[in-house]
Amino acid sequence: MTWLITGGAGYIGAHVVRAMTEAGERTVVYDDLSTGIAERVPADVPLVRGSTLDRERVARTLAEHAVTGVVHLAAKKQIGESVQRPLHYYRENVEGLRVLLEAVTETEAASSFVFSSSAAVYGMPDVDLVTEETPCAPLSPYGETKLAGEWLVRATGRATGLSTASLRYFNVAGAAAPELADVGVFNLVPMVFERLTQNASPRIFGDDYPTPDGTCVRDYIHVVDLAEAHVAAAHALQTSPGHDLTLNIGRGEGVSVREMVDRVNAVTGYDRPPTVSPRRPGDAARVVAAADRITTRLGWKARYDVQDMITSAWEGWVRLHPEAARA
Ligand SMILES: O=c1ccn([C@@H]2O[C@H](COP(=O)(O)OP(=O)(O)O[C@H]3O[C@H](CO)[C@@H](O)[C@H](O)[C@H]3O)[C@@H](O)[C@H]2O)c(=O)[nH]1
Repeated sequence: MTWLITGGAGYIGAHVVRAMTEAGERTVVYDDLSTGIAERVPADVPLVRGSTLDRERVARTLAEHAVTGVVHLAAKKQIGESVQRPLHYYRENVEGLRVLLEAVTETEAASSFVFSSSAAVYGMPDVDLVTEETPCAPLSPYGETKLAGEWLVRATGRATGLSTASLRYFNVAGAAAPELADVGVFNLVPMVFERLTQNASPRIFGDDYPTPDGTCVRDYIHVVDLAEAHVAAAHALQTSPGHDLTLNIGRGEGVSVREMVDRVNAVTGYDRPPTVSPRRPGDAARVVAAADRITTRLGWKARYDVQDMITSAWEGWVRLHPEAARA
């Protein structure tokens, strides 16, 4: 098989390329490099610079590299920005996917399609553990585009025989190697790194939630585990065609914001107590996966814990900001 990895120069995509390669699969990266970084793509993996909105370029790439499967990660992923620019998000995430699926099905090249979805499809779930059957009620245009993407992928699979999987990522953190670390500062772990290294107190957005310590609870998943889940899904689609899978990718373990901040303080050695800011609009008190479906269906299970995530993310941060390291 040759797998087209769209968004393969991004933080998660580069980890998927690495995991697929380690599993012996051939990969081709397709990325517009708007946020992706070319250096993340290994020298022996072809990198095609292009948008998934460019049907001709997608079709040519599928043919030239004899692509037989697709893992589609290329997307815009900032929730706040999606509220400001919904048309942009719908164009990039929904129309980009539609054009890609059109090219894939018309050329009849690929038989398997893995779609990068998100726990954002659930919105504010009112359950202890979110199963794949928990009703979806996204709160942002970003979450809406992911849910619409799942519908598009499933409907196309049903109509054409394409085997499909939608993977709903929970909170992704960590890195396989410092040079693959997330360079964005949009999520809790890098935001705490930034505050600490600027000699500011980490911020906790709200400590009056109905949770054990009053702060929001999330399900953090190491990006290496997440990447391996893509390999497991890709293999399942390849070996038993006709699949139509929707799977949570989490560890099934809730960790509070306060616990995360304490752990980041311990790993970095900064030890600066957090301050409590007002709640951030749109945050759910608790979003934790029921993570057993993927184990049952694909035999995948997370191997890394929160400590591994923070330690590896910190190594990446120090590589980019050497002055951040404590003596
Ligand atoms: O400086 C900070 C940064 C974040 N938080 C809190 O930390 C938690 C996690 O926040 P964040 O890392 O921004 O993740 P989420 O808002 O849970 O959303 C992430 O996880 C979702 C899946 O669950 C994805 O869809 C989103 O793209 C991804 O940003 C939330 O309660 C935030 O309020 C703080 O208290 N202080």
